[in-house]
Amino acid sequence: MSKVDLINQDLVRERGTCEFDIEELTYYLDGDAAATANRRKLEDKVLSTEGLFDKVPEDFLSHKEKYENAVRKAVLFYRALQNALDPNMSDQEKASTTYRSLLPSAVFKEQSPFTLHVAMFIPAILGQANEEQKKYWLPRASKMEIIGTYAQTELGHGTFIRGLETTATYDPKTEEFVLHSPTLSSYKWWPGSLAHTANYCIVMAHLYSQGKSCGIQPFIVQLRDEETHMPLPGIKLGEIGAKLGFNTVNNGFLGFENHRIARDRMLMKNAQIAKDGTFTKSANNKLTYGTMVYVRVVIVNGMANQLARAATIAVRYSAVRRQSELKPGAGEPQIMDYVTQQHKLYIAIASSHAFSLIAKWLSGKYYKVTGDLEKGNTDELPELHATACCLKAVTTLDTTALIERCRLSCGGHGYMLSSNLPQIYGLATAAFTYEGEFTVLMLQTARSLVKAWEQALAGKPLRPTMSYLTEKKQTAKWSNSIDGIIDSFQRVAVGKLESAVASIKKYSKQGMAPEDAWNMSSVRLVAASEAHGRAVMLSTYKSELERTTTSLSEPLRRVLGYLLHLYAVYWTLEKVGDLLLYTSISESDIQQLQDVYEDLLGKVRPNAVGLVDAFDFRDQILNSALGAYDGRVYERLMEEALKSPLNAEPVNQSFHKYLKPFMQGKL
Ligand SMILES: CCC/C=C/C(=O)SCCNC(=O)CCNC(=O)[C@H](O)C(C)(C)COP(=O)([O-])OP(=O)([O-])OC[C@H]1O[C@@H](n2cnc3c(N)ncnc32)[C@H](O)[C@@H]1OP(=O)([O-])[O-]
Ligand SMILES: Cc1cc2nc3c(=O)[nH]c(=O)nc-3n(C[C@H](O)[C@H](O)[C@H](O)COP(=O)(O)OP(=O)(O)OC[C@H]3O[C@@H](n4cnc5c(N)ncnc54)[C@H](O)[C@@H]3O)c2cc1C
Repeated sequence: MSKVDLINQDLVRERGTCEFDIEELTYYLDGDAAATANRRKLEDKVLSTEGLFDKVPEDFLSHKEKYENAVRKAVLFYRALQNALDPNMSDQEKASTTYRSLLPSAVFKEQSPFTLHVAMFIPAILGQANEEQKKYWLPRASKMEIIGTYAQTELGHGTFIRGLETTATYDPKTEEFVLHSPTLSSYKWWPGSLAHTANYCIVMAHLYSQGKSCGIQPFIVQLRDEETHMPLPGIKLGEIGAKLGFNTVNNGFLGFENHRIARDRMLMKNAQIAKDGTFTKSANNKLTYGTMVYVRVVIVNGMANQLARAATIAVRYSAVRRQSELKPGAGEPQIMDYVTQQHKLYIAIASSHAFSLIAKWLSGKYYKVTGDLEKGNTDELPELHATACCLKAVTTLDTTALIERCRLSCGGHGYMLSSNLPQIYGLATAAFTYEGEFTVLMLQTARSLVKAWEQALAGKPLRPTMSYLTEKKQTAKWSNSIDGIIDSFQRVAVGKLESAVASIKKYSKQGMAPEDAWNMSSVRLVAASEAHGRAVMLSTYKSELERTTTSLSEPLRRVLGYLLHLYAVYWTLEKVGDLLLYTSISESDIQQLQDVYEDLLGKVRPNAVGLVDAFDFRDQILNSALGAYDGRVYERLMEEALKSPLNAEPVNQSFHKYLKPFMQGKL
């Protein structure tokens, strides 16, 4: 039998109806053909490593076994990755080669216990350490001679960083800091790798020197002996327990009992402490929060990738699965022929494209502002913070909802862990909370929006992402074009912001304290932030798509155009209530848009499998019985079921112990 014969025939047909060159889209998503080749080469090398894949699926292991197995694989995986990456590559080239690759997903269904080392420990050193500290710590961290994490959150406080209770009190006599956890609620709680993996850690603690508070500062702290791995004296470590996902990430707790560290262990790029305890504060005290801004930017790209993975599984499955009848006697159709199924799935593909372009745009902004910060210019930091907050919040909201929708769209089989959809959901929904909880981040953006509103009223110029606030005060005539839709979303954001500001004023007038008036108006403020986020996302998706597709072939540009259009119309129909309130949209416009939407679903239909194939996830990375390239769904479901340890024996011992005596009335 040839390879083609082994592929499900429905999928073969679907690939035949695709109107564009799938490989061309893969190149576009990666950057160019060379980037695709590099990524594939890297995946080939790393994934051919012996011992990297489980014989017994992770899902059947106990909590402890899962962790131990994950560490075994993490060691093999990172050594293979280090060996596979060309040592002559710059950090930027390495980043672009691994940017769209979900390599770790091939090995860990619930993430690697080294995630925090790469995602936060190294970035925190890069962003918070001075040159001398970087010179010492970065090589050790990059070679993984030490394994680190980022410990900010405490049992009592995650969101409110100023409320953190861990103290670092400077002792000028010994030139040391004394780290202490004064209460149970001050124990660090959540950091990945912290429990049993990491031996070093960035600790965010409240610094006191010369009897005065010097705010929250970062410290690099050795947690465990480098030889024995025993916790150092004065350090209490443990694991926080089983979670909805992330069970192999080894999230831990950490307490200090007057633990002493040397003065040079405070990361001193932004603020410094002199030998005598004199504190020099940073140019902007929010620079200490820089690692979080970086990670929020990175999360948007992570959401694009995870959503693409879920969409690939659900679309391929929907092409293979046949159920019910559309026309009597015509046989069972592929479930993707149901328009409701297309409605569930194609928005996930479009959103992944949108988030991917938005992530690149946001990342460009981040590096521009970081460059400015190096020169002491903090002017654009507030806009970056406000934009990163709402984009991180809205993309995690949508990704969580859409992955769950993909899972539900697979019916019963989507509930199986072997589909991998529950684990992908577990990863995405964690991002809704970590690195700034959704509502909290939305309220940060609202803070900037309210300020911008006041500036607009005072006739002052606004930052680019908010400049529409001055331009869109009048209700525009409705237009069904994409530009018309973007205008209207901006108009909705203006309307919602106006309502929130009016509410704050109303409550203040009634004599409420500003903070209470803010709190009373906060539901409206979050709504205004979401509307702003959606307006920014829509306009950025359109402008970035136009900017980056000029050299693509006509068929590909056409299909990518369908996705943009579908995204815009989908959200118009979702937010029709807001549009009726704040724009001149009419019932007949809505009916017309519904027709346009159905037409777009039909246009995407022949391209759906091609679109998900172009994400170019190899089967190991999808890790799903439902989503493999060959569509052998039922065979794989059975193969996975047979791996259950319960299937190793025909009669389980519980029969003799419990069932039999119970059924015979002896129990
Ligand atoms: C793989 C998984 C890994 C997971 C890891 C984690 O989760 S790690 C743990 C992750 N944990 C979290 O993510 C915790 C989430 N919590 C937080 O980030 C903060 O505590 C807060 C922002 C909610 C409030 O902070 P606060 O009470 O200190 O601030 P405030 O509200 O009083 O505002 C004061 C001013 O500061 C401004 N500003 C604020 N942040 C930034 C910034 N980053 N940059 C620039 N500016 C910023 C703000 O706009 C305002 O400006 P204005 O209006 O005065 O001109
Ligand atoms: C999987 C996972 C991994 C994590 N990894 C790390 C890590 O490696 N390192 C680390 O330091 N931390 C980590 N965290 C912790 C994470 O950053 C925090 O959980 C997160 O910032 C939210 O804080 P919280 O838990 O205190 O939530 P809370 O702030 O207590 O939120 C509870 C509720 O209160 C609401 N709320 C709180 N404040 C306000 C407000 N001002 N206005 C309105 N509503 C409010 C929230 O909206 C939410 O509904 C991780 C968390 C998870 C889930």
